[in-house]
Amino acid sequence: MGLELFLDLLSQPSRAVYIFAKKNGIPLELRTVDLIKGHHKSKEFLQINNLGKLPTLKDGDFILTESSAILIYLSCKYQTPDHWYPSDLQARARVHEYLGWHADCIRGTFGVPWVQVLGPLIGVQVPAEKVERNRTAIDQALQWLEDKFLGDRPFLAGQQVTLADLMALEELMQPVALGYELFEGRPRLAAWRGRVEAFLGAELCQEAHSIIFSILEQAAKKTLPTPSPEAYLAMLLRFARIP
Ligand SMILES: N[C@@H](CCC(=O)N[C@@H](CS)C(=O)NCC(=O)O)C(=O)O
Repeated sequence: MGLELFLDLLSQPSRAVYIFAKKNGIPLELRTVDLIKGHHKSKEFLQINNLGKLPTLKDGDFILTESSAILIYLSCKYQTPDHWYPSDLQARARVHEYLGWHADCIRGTFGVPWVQVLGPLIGVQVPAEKVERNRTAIDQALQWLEDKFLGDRPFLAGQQVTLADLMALEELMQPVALGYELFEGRPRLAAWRGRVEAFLGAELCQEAHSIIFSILEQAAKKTLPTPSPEAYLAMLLRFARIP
């Protein structure tokens, strides 16, 4: 059996790995694990990854979690073009610098608006002041992203697309799909998004993002499955981390 990727395209880090594999022609057997239905907490999946998180990669007996680790593993195993994960020491360090910051400041902040969409399906409203605080945290993170990482460069870690751009794009697309105008009034960041998407290609972006763009529509039509208590609890815990 070839490499298996357990994912759900609703998940930002899952999409980063999916896009990377597709763009680089890496043959992965895709195993969808439905987050809304709580399948990531099923006995079967917990035997593969006892953290119950997506994405998860299985290469024979070797199981790897954490999207950034998976992306690095795949870039090295398949020797993808050097720009993704540069062999130059300092260029590579820039990618890691971003990934570390991303885990601290981007991840956990940009996915929170989803609680607002899924909450009402099980009769829970997110308090307005929490939504407001999250909005402030998003604005602050975008400012740092623009000032510290993008600066006057075309991409977040230098002159070419790297794993950093992919991870960032996928996290930012999550609130964008819910109608947050993240790029409005941020021309440098909007131009960066345009460059990354142009590099990836419209078709691949559309394929990876169509599921998140259909969520609002489904929520309005009430055709989304009711989230499982486990899935919802995990989201609430993430939301609770926002001060
Ligand atoms: N840092 C991890 C985050 C993984 C993660 O939190 N994935 C979410 C989906 S976006 C998940 O599986 N959540 C389920 C849960 O927390 O119960 C990565 O980058 O892979």
